[in-house]
Amino acid sequence: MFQVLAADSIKEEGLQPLLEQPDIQLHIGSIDSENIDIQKIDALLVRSATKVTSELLDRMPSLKIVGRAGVGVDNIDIAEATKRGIIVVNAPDGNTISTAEHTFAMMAALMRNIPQAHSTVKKGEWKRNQFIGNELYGKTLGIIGLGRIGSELAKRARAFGMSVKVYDPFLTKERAEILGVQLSTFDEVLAEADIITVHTPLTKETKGLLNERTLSQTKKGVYLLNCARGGIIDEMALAHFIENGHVAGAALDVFEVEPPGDHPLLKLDSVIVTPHLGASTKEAQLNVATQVAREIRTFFDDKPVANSINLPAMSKEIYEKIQPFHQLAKEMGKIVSECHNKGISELTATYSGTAAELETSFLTKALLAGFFENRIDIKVNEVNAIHIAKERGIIVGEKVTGNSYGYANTITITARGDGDVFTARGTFIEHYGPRIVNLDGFTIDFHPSGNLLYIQHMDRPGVIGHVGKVLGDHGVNIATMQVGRKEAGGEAIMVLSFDKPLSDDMIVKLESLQDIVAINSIVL
Ligand SMILES: NC(=O)c1ccc[n+]([C@@H]2O[C@H](COP(=O)([O-])OP(=O)(O)OC[C@H]3O[C@@H](n4cnc5c(N)ncnc54)[C@H](O)[C@@H]3O)[C@@H](O)[C@H]2O)c1
Ligand SMILES: O=C(O)CC[C@@H](O)C(=O)O
Repeated sequence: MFQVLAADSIKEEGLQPLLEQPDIQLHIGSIDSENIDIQKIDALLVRSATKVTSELLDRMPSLKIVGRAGVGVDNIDIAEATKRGIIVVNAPDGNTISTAEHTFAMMAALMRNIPQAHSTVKKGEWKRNQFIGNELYGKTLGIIGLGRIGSELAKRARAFGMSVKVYDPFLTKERAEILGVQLSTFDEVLAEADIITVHTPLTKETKGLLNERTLSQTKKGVYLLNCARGGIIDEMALAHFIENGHVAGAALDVFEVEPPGDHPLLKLDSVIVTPHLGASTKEAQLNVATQVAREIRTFFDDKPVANSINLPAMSKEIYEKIQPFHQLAKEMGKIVSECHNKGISELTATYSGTAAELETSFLTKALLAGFFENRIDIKVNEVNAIHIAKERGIIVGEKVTGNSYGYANTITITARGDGDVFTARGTFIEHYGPRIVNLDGFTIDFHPSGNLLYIQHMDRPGVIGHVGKVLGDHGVNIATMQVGRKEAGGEAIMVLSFDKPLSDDMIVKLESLQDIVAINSIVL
């Protein structure tokens, strides 16, 4: 039974995909709820209040997936989650419209002094001359970060007769043209906008993007908005520029520390504020809760999630195409690890044909997960596989080749270490399934599943018969047997499959036979 904890007052109606499921027990509460054993939680759903730090992850050893019901993941230590193989998913577009609308409402309210006027009327005053505002029509809106929210805001601003200048280093000219905005440099936005609004994530690059120096490049009388993340506009610099009259006013939905407490900006009349309400609509909360709940259900169904922060995202169509190769790569990783039971310093995956057209980095991670499965005792999956390889000094390489060795596709693994090289090649044949077609340079053909025995031997008369006899004498039935050799009388290999794993005793008996070089058991 999977244990799921939905914290931070996630909208319960949106948790439908996790309710009444025979394999899921859903807890609604917080990480500090006395009646919830967080050690047993497999999936954690949060908004922004719960800080998913490495200390919290230490307390949650069963955790496999964190779902953020919203966009920003700055409350989650992604690097720590990744190291531990924990998938982080978010709901990237469920609150886009709500946040764009909130930003627009804040901009209109700021330009018309609505909150200030409202509070005076409530106090019984009627000061019409004190609240002369500015029209939005004809003004230049500067948008920094034209992603989902920035784009929706741009559409609304244009509908109000504003001209829109945008700074976003990742935006193409074509997209800017489609949205009817002017792609500009950062300096142009600073110098020409009447109102500037930020819609970027909070990153090393965007922290303090608007600071003492850059604010001094803005027009005198500029208005500023931050409905993205506290810290993109330096709060102390903003307070200074409002106090000295350069900035006419600001609308803030977010703060560096929330709640902001006794903050200098809150003392300024021309600053209007909301308590991080951008995504707080019934619609957005239902959307984001439903999106992450669906992702958790998909994850428990062992299918790839669509909006992972630390794994490549995949559509259903791509997943269906990649799934057989994903399985093959993982099995091949295990086969290489078991057949070549030695220290490895380099692993290279080479893809050809239809396999090379897929998201090969995902296949390489699956291959590593398979490779490490029986080598280390921490859980390795596609999330942390690269990190674990790096930690263990294994160089991981990826290549694409035009040579498919006569197949429609191949995956070849080359493992190197201590002067030894071991290779394995597999293919996926439509309507037939996965096959291993080469092992350590020997041409062979077997289905990678079940209980396998990899026997290296000399190509001498009677060897195969002796192996069969020993197994037969002990009542062991051979399900399949494949042999491969490079030249008559030289080194050869056998791959046998059994209905049940072979006992260690049986393996010792086979190892003692003449002309047997080495035996490795592989359970797939
Ligand atoms: N107030 C709220 O309640 C609320 C709700 C939702 C989202 N948000 C926040 O709004 C922000 C934007 O969300 P979104 O969904 O539009 O994200 P998004 O990823 O769709 O857009 C972000 C944009 O910022 C651009 N960008 C990144 N670095 C930049 C830089 N250095 N300079 C200029 N542009 C840069 C990116 O190219 C991208 O186009 C996020 O920080 C998110 O957390 C806040
Ligand atoms: O959960 C919230 O209400 C805030 C969400 C918002 O900041 C986000 O990044 O999606």
